[in-house]
Amino acid sequence: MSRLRDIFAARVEDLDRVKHQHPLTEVRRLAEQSPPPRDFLTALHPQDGRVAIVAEIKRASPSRGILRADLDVVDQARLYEAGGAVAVSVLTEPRFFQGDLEDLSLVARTIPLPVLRKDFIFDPYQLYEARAAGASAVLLIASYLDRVLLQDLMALTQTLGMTALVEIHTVEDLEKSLHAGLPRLIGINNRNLHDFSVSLDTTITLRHLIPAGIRVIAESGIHTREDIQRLRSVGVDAFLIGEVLVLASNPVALLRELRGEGSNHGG
Ligand SMILES: O=C(O)c1ccccc1NCC(=O)[C@H](O)[C@H](O)COP(=O)(O)O
Repeated sequence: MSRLRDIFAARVEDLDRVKHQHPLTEVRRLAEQSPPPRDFLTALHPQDGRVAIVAEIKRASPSRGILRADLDVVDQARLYEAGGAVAVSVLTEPRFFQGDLEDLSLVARTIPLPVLRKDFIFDPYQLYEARAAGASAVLLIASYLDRVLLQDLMALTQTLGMTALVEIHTVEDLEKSLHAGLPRLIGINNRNLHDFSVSLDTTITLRHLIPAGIRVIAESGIHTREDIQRLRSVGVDAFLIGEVLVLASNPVALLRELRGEGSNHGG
């Protein structure tokens, strides 16, 4: 079984338990009572021309193990905002990333930026949960979902006023995504979720195959200003960055450096 399947299998077990504790009707009511989501897509095009970085909060990852077990998500979110991130991504998967939906809820209540629920989503219930917790966007991983399920989840995400970040890693994922509806936002994950190898060439190869009008985020393995410049040169709109920010002693300074602020690299 691939590692991605292991993670989804664990998520199926977790969700069965949660559904017993909080039936769908309850979660749906909470979602419907929540304030309207912040506009994730608009945030990716900052009016001041800033480089758009979606800064990620994760305590651990399957590829790296524990990153920072003691991470204070509220402090980290404030640092990301101070460093000029346009949005924050919060891992809410508990077993492999040590995340929690409550982390997302805390972040959404603390800072004004839109928040992405980064998780392994396969059930409409998780979209209601995300909306109730204050998410503005959710991750949908094309390689795991069949076309019909992807289409249904994209449609419900939109109905709930959130943005679907449809994640691809291969040409087949892209074709599936385009046949599932018209995604407004595609994430190209540079990490192969089956063997965890990372290459920015994945974005370079796939970017030009994505039709005009769809915004594109490059995800994973982005460490330096040079990485960002390389990816910008092929037309990437925004950058999802986790590990280096979580491990940085000064995430504010690192974000500014990655964005080219104060340098003569331009925005
Ligand atoms: O990060 C992992 O090890 C991982 C393994 C399996 C599925 C997903 C995984 N990560 C989720 C992500 O996509 C990244 O956290 C995100 O793109 C940020 O990447 P990075 O900057 O390399 O932390």
